[in-house]
Amino acid sequence: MTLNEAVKKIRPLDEKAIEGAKKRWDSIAKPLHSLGELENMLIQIAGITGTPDVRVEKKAVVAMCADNGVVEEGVTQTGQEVTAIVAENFLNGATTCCVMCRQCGAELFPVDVGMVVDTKVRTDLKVAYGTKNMTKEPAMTREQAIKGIEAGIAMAQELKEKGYQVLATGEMGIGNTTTSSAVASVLLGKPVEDMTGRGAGLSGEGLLRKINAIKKAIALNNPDRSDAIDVLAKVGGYDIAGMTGVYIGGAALGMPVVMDGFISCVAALVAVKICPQISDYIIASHVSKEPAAHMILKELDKEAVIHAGMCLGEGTGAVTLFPLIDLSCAVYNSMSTFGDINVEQYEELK
Ligand SMILES: O=C(O)c1ccc[n+]([C@@H]2O[C@H](COP(=O)([O-])O)[C@@H](O)[C@H]2O)c1
Ligand SMILES: Cc1cc2nc[nH]c2cc1C
Repeated sequence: MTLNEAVKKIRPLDEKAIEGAKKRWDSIAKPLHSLGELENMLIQIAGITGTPDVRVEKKAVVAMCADNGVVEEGVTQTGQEVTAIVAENFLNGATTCCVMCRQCGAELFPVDVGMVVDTKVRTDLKVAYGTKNMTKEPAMTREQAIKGIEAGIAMAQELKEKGYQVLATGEMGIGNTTTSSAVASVLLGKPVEDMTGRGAGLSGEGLLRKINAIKKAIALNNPDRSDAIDVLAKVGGYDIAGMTGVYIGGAALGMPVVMDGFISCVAALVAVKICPQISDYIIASHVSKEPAAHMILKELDKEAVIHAGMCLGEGTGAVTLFPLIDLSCAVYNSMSTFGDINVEQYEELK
């Protein structure tokens, strides 16, 4: 499915299913709306899947792995080689996100969408061997950005065919908080200083270098704020492009997609700027410790359930939401109703 085909397929949520899910929650023998955002989450899933019969048994994380040319500017604590090491460890079950997935019965699918080396991770959707250094030239061409997005759409399609009912976006890419801050700064029209943090543990001096590199890249490439693909191509990365595609593909195929941390939220922002309706298909999980994370959630008008100061990436925050989805489904599907316990149903307070 091409990007244009996917965007054309996106439909508004099913209002009848939403009403049915609200009715079901209100019939359950507990104080009205007392499970807060957990209730809203299942109502949203009902609207996405088109049925109040909410079952979320098969869950997958797509981990988009890519390298970022801007790492040459000394904007990261660790070297670029860590991207490939962690990416291969996804296959060995040896990353944080793998452990979390095993614990809660989810599957992790790593994809090499743009690493500088080939590893055992699948390369069939790879667009290039890393982006260019955006402080010297555009990170990628517009065609490459679209190819990256279409890699994510292909993953959503593949996982839908395998029977997965919910997707989460994860990533691995040294330097991707630099590109994410650059994209967010342009799309939100906010100062680079406010949008930039320490990523995977940068020193104070490194943070200054990072801010300067982002400013230089934006000044040189002059991305068009009103064209999210232009911004992604000039100062983004293949990992962000791939995750953008997972959101677009998920929405086109009627699947909920759970956002993870900072990089994953920036990819969601790009997707929503391409097609605002996609927002209805996105579920927020947590607020990353990166300083700009809450601003992006605000722009997306999303309420995160988890406030744990996490900033690991890989999809770990999104996977942390999975057991909460299971708990919500268990109550929603198996709790007794007011009718069952012979108590009159509450009237909604007006
Ligand atoms: O998800 C987050 O909020 C998050 C915040 C900071 C760092 N990370 C992870 O750390 C890596 C990027 O950090 P950096 O400093 O190399 O740009 C990348 O592999 C991400 O998965 C992730
Ligand atoms: C070891 C390591 C693991 C990671 N996982 C996501 N980002 C990461 C960054 C580092 C450095």
